[in-house]
Amino acid sequence: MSQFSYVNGVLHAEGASLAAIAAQFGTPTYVYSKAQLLANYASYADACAGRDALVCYAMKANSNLAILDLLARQGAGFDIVSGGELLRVLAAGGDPRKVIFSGVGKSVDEMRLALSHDILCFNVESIPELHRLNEVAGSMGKTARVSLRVNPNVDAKTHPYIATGLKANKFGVAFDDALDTYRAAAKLPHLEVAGIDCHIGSQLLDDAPLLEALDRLIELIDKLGDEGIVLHHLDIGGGIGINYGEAGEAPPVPVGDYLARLFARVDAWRAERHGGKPIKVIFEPGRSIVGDTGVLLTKVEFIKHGEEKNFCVVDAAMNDMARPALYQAWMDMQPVVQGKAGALAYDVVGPICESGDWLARDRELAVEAGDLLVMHSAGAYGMTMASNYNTRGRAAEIIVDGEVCHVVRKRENPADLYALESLIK
Ligand SMILES: Cc1ncc(COP(=O)(O)O)c(C=O)c1O
Ligand SMILES: N[C@@H](CCCC[NH3+])C(=O)O
Repeated sequence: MSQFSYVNGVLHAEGASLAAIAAQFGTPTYVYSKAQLLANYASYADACAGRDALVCYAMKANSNLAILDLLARQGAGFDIVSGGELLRVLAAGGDPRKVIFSGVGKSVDEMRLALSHDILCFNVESIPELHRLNEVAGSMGKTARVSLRVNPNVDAKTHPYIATGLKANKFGVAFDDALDTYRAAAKLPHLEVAGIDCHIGSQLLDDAPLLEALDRLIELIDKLGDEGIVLHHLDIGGGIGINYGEAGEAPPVPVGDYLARLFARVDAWRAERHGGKPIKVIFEPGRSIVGDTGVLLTKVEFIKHGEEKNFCVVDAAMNDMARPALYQAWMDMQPVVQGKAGALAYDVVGPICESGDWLARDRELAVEAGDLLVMHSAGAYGMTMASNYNTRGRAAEIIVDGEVCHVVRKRENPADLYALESLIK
C-alpha cells in the first residue's frame, strides 16, 4: 500500500498534507515517507530471513544521511561507488564491514580509505584494477577481499543507458575472460578472492534475466571450485524495477517472489553440485528501496499557451530531477489538490535554459499558476543526480514519519553554491 494518498482531496505523505509542507518549507522539495522506506527494505530483509544473505543498499539511488541511518538500523549494508559514499556511510553510523565497493575507476586514495575501514569487499572490474588494489593493500600491510564483476552478457531488456551487462558496456570482466582473471587474482599476494558479482542493469521488471545471470555466475563458481578457488559469496547486483505509472507498464515482479526463486535455485545448486557448502548471497537494490518512497513537490509558476503546445512552467527543473531529460523517462505528475475542472494537455517544464528541461510531456492536467504538483516515484536517482545548473540551489529534503516532518536536508541558497569559489587577487 502506498504511503502517498489523497485525504479530503489533498495529497498526503503518511499523515502530513503536501499542501501544508509546501506552505511551511517551500518548493521544490523532495518528500519521503519513512514507513514506505522501511516497508520496501523489509520486502528484501524478510525474504532473506534465516539465510546467509546481505542486502547492500545501492546508495547512489539516494544517499541522504537520514535514509542511510534508517537503513543501517535495520541491518543494511551498503553498495558504494566512491570514497565520498563511504564517508557518508560512516557519517550515518553504517557498518563499513557491510560495505561493498563497486565501480570501474576506483582511485588509489579511495582504495586506501576503504581498506583503512576494512570494508567487506571490492567489486573489481578489470585486471589493472586488481594490480592497483594489490599494490595499495600491500603498501598498507593489508589483504583486500575481492570479487570480480563478471559481465554475463545477458540482455536486461531495459533502457540502453541503464543496461550494464552486455558485451558493449564498459562494466565488468567479460564472461569468457573471467576464469583467467580469477587465476590472476588468486596469485596476487595482497588479495583474497572472496566472491563473484554482476549487475546487468537497472529498472528490470522481470526477474528472468536476473535468474539467467545467476545461472551464469553459478557456472563460473563450479569451474573455479574445480581449480580450488572457493568463493565466500555471490552478489547478484541491483534489484527489481518499480512502476512509474505509465499506461501499459508491466507490473514489477514482487521482490519476495524474485528472492524465493533465486534462493530455490541457489539451494538446489548447493545441494546437487556444491557439496552443500555455504555461500552468502548479496543483493544491491537501490530503486526498489527508495523509488516510491519519495515525491518531488513543485509549484506552478506560470501557464503558458505556446503556438503548438501548452506549457505548465514549474519551479522544479532538470537540475532537480534529471531522469526525463537523460532517459526520456516517464514520471507520473499529479496535482496536490484534486478536483479542478478544465484539464488541458501540458508539457510540464522547468525554468532552465534548455529545451531538454522538461519533467513530463503531454499530460492532461487542470492547473493554474500557484497550484502544487508532485512527481511520483522520485525517491531514487532524483536528489542524487541533482545539479546546480543555472546556479539553482538544490531542493530541500523532508522525511515524513506519521504526521511529523523532519527536514533532513536544507534547501541550498546561492551563497552555498559559490562558497568554494574565489576571485583572482
Ligand atoms: C553496481 C550497481 N549495483 C546496484 C545498482 C542499483 O540498481 P537498482 O537501483 O536497479 O536496484 C546499480 C545501479 O544500476 C549499480 O550500478
Ligand atoms: N540513474 C538511473 C539508473 C542507473 C543507475 C546506475 N547503475 C536511473 O535514474 O534510472
